[in-house]
Amino acid sequence: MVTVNVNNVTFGYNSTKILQDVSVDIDKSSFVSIVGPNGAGKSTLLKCVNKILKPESGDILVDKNNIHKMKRMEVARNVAYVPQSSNRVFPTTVFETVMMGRRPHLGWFSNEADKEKVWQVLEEMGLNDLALRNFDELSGGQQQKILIARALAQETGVILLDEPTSNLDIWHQLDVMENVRGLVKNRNVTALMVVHDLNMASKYSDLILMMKNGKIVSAGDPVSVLTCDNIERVYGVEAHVHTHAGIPYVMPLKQVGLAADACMMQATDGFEA
Ligand SMILES: Nc1ncnc2c1ncn2[C@@H]1O[C@H](COP(=O)(O)OP(=O)(O)OP(=O)(O)O)[C@@H](O)[C@H]1O
Repeated sequence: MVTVNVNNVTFGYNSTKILQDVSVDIDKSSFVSIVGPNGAGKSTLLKCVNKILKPESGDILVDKNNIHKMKRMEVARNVAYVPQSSNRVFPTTVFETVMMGRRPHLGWFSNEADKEKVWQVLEEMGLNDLALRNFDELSGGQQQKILIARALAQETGVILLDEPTSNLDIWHQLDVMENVRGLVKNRNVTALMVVHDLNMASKYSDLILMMKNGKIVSAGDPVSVLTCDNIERVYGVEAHVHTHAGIPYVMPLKQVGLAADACMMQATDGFEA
């Protein structure tokens, strides 16, 4: 069942078009990675799906409802958003920051069930020990996990994550990816994640959208999208792609056009040409 429809969306900040006639249908309970070079329009697409930005033309439907006809709080009950980085300082504790995720469901005040939900999410994310610390005193990686926890506390059917692992060490990157996969598989959440690490996208995604210059240039499962041709065409990078147990692994070799001796030959050991 399709849960998010992006229909012919075009968006520009001024006369420059950032998204050009983008269309995609996303199935419920799927893990979708959006990949592509810097400036391709990945974050802009997420912001349109969350109604932070309004497309010039085209529609975005969540569970068949046009989000641009929904009130802000209604959008927030259906779609949670983890921004690329928090420029905002939250002059409050971690617990209160995560409680902000409950706001679309609250009356005037939080009740015991909301508090329990926040503790449950903090526990799941391994953040209980930080609950009473001030958000703005924490490391970039800790703050990133707290913003993810805030989105989980929102209990939406769709969650948008903009490079949620960019500040995290490898252990925490895997932890976040496993958490998101758990939401998708166990709670039927649909996750759209902007991610630069093609191998993380490969390992976890049901669907990969590869973007360039404001368009989706390839969409499909990891095997069909993460091909040498696509990587060269979209990133300008020559790569080996080695498939193991049905999962493609990408080994970037060199920028196309560099001298052959710049190629990192040793990096190719064990990878098929
Ligand atoms: N507020 C803004 N005003 C004007 N142009 C913007 C604004 N935000 C983004 N852009 C431009 O829109 C284009 C797409 O930006 P976007 O952030 O969507 O790219 P991205 O694919 O997410 O890139 P990255 O991987 O670097 O995060 C870029 O050329 C960027 O400079």
